[in-house]
Amino acid sequence: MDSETRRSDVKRILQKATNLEHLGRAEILTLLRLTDKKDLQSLYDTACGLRDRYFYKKIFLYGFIYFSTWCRNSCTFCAYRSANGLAPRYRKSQAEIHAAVLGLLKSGVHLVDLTMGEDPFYRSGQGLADLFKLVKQIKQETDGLPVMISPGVISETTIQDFAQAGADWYACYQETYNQRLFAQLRLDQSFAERLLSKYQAVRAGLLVEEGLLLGVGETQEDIAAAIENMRALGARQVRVMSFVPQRGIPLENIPSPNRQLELTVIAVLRLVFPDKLIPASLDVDGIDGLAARLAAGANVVTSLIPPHAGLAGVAQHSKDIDDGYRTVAGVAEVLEAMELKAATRAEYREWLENQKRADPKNFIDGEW
Ligand SMILES: C[S@@+](CC[C@H](N)C(=O)[O-])C[C@H]1O[C@@H](n2cnc3c(N)ncnc32)[C@H](O)[C@@H]1O
Ligand SMILES: C[C@H](CCN)[C@@H](N)C(=O)O
Ligand code: SF4
Repeated sequence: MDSETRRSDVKRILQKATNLEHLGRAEILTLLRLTDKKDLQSLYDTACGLRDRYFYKKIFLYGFIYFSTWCRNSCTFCAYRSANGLAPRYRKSQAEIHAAVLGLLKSGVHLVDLTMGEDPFYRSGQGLADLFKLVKQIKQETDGLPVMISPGVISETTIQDFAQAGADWYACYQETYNQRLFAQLRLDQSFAERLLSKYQAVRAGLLVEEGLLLGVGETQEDIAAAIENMRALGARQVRVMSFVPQRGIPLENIPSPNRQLELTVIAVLRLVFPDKLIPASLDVDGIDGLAARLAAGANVVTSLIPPHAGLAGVAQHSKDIDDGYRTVAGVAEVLEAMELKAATRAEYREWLENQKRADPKNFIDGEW
């Protein structure tokens, strides 16, 4: 296709997105394949235009507490895989988690994301019961601070109990919808079970975050397929992260992918999900990576981690944490320079409540 024809096709697709028309697989693929700088800039401008139409340049800020880095699984891309003796292992107590939540609340976050490895201690018995109690306590003590849980795959009963305790979100990233690739990444884990847990979370009244991992062997067709699956799932937050190699893992020598792809995927996600939440995670490139992700259409800064609390990131265990760049104050300068603003807590709550009310469960027809 000559450049003239390609440019007019891109223009047609971007206009369709601006009109909030449905983009099909072929159109998503055309956008994912863009390499021309001018085309990419038009894509980002369209994405930011859509974001600002729904969110008026307001950005949401998520605190992140990785409270246990013990895990029973062996994901090939993850530092915290059970066999990795080099991983920074810790298990925070209820009191430590509680203190970190209050500190994040005070700093001005809109939500706190409680994340763990699939740590047997916290997956059943007293440990799990304490988690339910903690979520309840957080909601009571903070006048209902929104809470996301990222516990990995849990049973439907446990999902319901977290919803009962007051959790608002369930995050569980499929990484890829290519089942062969999934099996190579999430060793001995069930693709269906991981996907089903998200549908069960919707059924329990939780909002769901879905996520893709880039640079681990996926194709552009895989990414397009995943985006269509996210639509079917009714995810209200959709993310993409570039793989960051970790010491002691099977993928240790796989280079981190060029960030162009992550930025393009963020922008395409915005065109497909104009009114949903799309993270600019600090967990891939720290504060230096924030502006580009926001300029691609993201509207949530995630992985804000309290300094000097002994808390790690997922992909970047320590980058920019203790020097305070992964804090509300630490990102303020970037937002200001881009004429973006942190939303108020009330604005985030309003968005959240609207999404919950708008959840017609029609994303799930019939039984699974
Ligand atoms: C949120 S953390 C832990 C939560 C829970 N154990 C789980 O696996 O869902 C898991 C996610 O972090 C991301 N992740 C893990 N290791 C990564 C790495 N090295 N680079 C980029 N993203 C990574 C993956 O998308 C993965 O689904
Ligand atoms: C991957 C983490 C989120 C888990 N729900 C966090 N480090 C982030 O990037 O938002
Ligand atoms: S991604 Fe989650 S389940 Fe997989 S090894 Fe890491 S912490 Fe465990």
